[in-house]
Amino acid sequence: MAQKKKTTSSAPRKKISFSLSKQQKILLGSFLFLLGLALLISFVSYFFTWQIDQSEIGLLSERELQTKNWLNKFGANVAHFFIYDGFGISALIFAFLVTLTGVYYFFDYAKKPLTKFWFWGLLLMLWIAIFFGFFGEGTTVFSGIIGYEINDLMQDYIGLVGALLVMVFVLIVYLVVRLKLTPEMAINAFKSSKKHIASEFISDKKEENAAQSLVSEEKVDEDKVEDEEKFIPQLNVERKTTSPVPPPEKIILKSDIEGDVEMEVEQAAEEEEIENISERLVKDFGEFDPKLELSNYKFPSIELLRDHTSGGGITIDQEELEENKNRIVETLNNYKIGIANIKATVGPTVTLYEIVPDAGIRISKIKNLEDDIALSLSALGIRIIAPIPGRGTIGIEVPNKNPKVVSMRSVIASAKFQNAEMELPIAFGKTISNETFVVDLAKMPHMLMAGATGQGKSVGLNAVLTSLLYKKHPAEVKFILVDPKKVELTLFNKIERHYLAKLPDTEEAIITDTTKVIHTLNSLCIEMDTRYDLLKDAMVRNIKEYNIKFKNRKLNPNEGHRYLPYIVLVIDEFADLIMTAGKEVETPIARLAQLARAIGIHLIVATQRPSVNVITGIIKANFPARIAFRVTSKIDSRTILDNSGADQLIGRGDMLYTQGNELTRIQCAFVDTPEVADITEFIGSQKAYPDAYLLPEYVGEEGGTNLDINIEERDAMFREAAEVLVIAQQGSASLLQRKLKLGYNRAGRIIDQLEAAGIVGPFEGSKARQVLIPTIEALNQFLDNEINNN
Ligand SMILES: Nc1ncnc2c1ncn2[C@@H]1O[C@H](COP(=O)(O)OP(=O)(O)OP(=O)(O)O)[C@@H](O)[C@H]1O
Repeated sequence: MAQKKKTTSSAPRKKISFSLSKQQKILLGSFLFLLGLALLISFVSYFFTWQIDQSEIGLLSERELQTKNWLNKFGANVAHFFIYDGFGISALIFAFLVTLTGVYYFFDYAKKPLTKFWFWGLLLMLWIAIFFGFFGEGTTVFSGIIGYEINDLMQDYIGLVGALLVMVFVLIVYLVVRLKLTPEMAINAFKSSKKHIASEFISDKKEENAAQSLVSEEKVDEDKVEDEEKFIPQLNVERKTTSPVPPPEKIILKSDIEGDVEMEVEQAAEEEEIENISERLVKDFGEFDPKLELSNYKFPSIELLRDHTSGGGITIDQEELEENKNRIVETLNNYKIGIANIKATVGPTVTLYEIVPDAGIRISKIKNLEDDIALSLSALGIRIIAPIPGRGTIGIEVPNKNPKVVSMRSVIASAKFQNAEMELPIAFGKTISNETFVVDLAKMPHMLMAGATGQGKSVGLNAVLTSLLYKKHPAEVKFILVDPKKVELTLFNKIERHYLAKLPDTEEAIITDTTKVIHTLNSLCIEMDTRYDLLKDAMVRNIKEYNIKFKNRKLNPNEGHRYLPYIVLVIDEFADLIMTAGKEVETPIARLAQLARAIGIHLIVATQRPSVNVITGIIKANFPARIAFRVTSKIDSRTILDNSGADQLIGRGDMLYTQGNELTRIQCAFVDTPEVADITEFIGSQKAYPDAYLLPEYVGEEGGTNLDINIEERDAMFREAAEVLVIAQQGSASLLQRKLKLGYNRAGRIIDQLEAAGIVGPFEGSKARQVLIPTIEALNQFLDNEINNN
């Protein structure tokens, strides 16, 4: 395909451009060079000889006639034509341009700059001619007849002052457009020239002194070194130093080594440092503060959360501990397993008994006795960890008779969470050793959550969202909530304009129907691509670096840069979606999961049914962090954790977490619906953004294009847009948005029109559309044909 494009693109160019062979170019180059040189010589000599030769002008046919011009009759006549009859002294520019063109052809340099040279050269030539016409008081040899006449004409129409003003204006155009001069540069140049003169004066003095001392020293040593001098070469060393002495300064040093070696040290002028724009902006306005718009935003207070641990913290029931210990020892003894040591750690829901078996006991033997031990302890949810990684002991987790609820309040208030320096800290609950378990969602970077119904998934999701609400400002994180069950996440509607993201033109931010989920996922893919483009432009690797750069005002918002909040997509019932939409949901989710980590889009996907047709290989591979609440079978446990264990949990927020190999048992923090209602109410009652965070618009296939879009109804930027896409060979609306500074809707509309015109191909999911026209030439032809046919 690419090759095909190449051939078609080069074909039409061949037709129009005439190309010279290398030899022809050398010949043409040398001819022009010599011609230019001849012109220069004749022009220069004309100024010395024109008065003498004046009477011989035009008498070319008379062979004997001699003129004084260095190129004789030819020179005198050509110079007369260009200088006297033409442009006066500025005809030298013409000769110079011819010479330069010769050089370009001779060495076969790229010809593009030549056009510029000629354009500006001729303009300058004309200007100088008029200038001399104005000031030269009729001396036609300086202004030429053209300069004289134009000046005369101007004065007749706009008067002396008018002519002067026109000349000044043209001069300004030349200086600003051609020489890119700005008023600041002129002022700086003036200042530095003043400095230069002052330092020149000082250095002259220094040099004088140095020279004087050198002379006197030399005189003393003169006799001594006279003979040796002949054999020692004079040393002239130029050294660039970076000492902050402004203009070049020469110091002549006398060397100590034998002989008289002179060294001249040249100190380079310190380059003037211009303050970086971003530094200046930061100095003037401070760092960009994304929270500024809601600067009075108040985080919810801890008082909104309740303490569910009615009986206070964890109580240790000595009797229960002793009883369990005896039973474990007994059971193991029945199987002839001796125990050297046993230790208990009491957690909120389970107690961990760590056993060190007698020497020579095989670990697998204990592992196989899991069910027997469970039976003898007459308890559900025994989990044997053999061995506990990194400890060299065997762990038996036994549920407590009176499990304690871990309140969200206690984990949010914990120092570990409060002091967490994480991008997206989540306090899940407490581990078996009663430590608050805090992880960074940004590092996970996506999370899969499974558990049979009623085991605590929804509470777990609320815990995640609550953690983020307690730590992150509305400017820093946005949620996309997908809730096919329609009841679980409705409370978060209240914080729509603070924390939620949604598709443009949709009423509700919380997504409950499948089509909208598909649109949102594809829209997120577009957002992801746009963010990657922004990161690429900013030359950073991830969202954190990008936002730091943006805060330091190193990225220009006029070029599409903006502060990027993290986006957390929460899907409450994934099985439901996969069943109804299948690949349409799976593909964008897999794409996001694969790519979105660096640009701050994180997915949390929860499901009741962790079967392989729901959690497919591709999804699983991209969700390294997994959470399992209690599931009904070992197979489900393996599907979600790649390990058994989740089937032996006791429910009510008892969960296993893994982000690699190790499983951590956690009691999920409990946050009740009224608490969530209070928090969202508190946030929702504060000043909000005008709207939810708007995701890029996604035009689904069915919402597709009207292929009969009228040519007259096309957008004014249609042609430009077509050119942008054809050059980039990429049919993306976000490209148009960036290059032509369009809004998303308009860019989308233009894309539709381009599709209708047959310039770009149909929509291809989250991939950019194909561009069907390979080159600009082909595009022009295509559009011209279209106009002719109408
Ligand atoms: N961390 C927890 N601590 C204490 N109790 C909990 C915890 N999590 C859940 N529960 C109890 O379990 C009940 C069900 O929890 P939840 O609604 O989260 O289940 P679920 O897995 O989302 O169920 P479903 O899939 O049917 O929505 C809660 O009402 C609560 O009483």
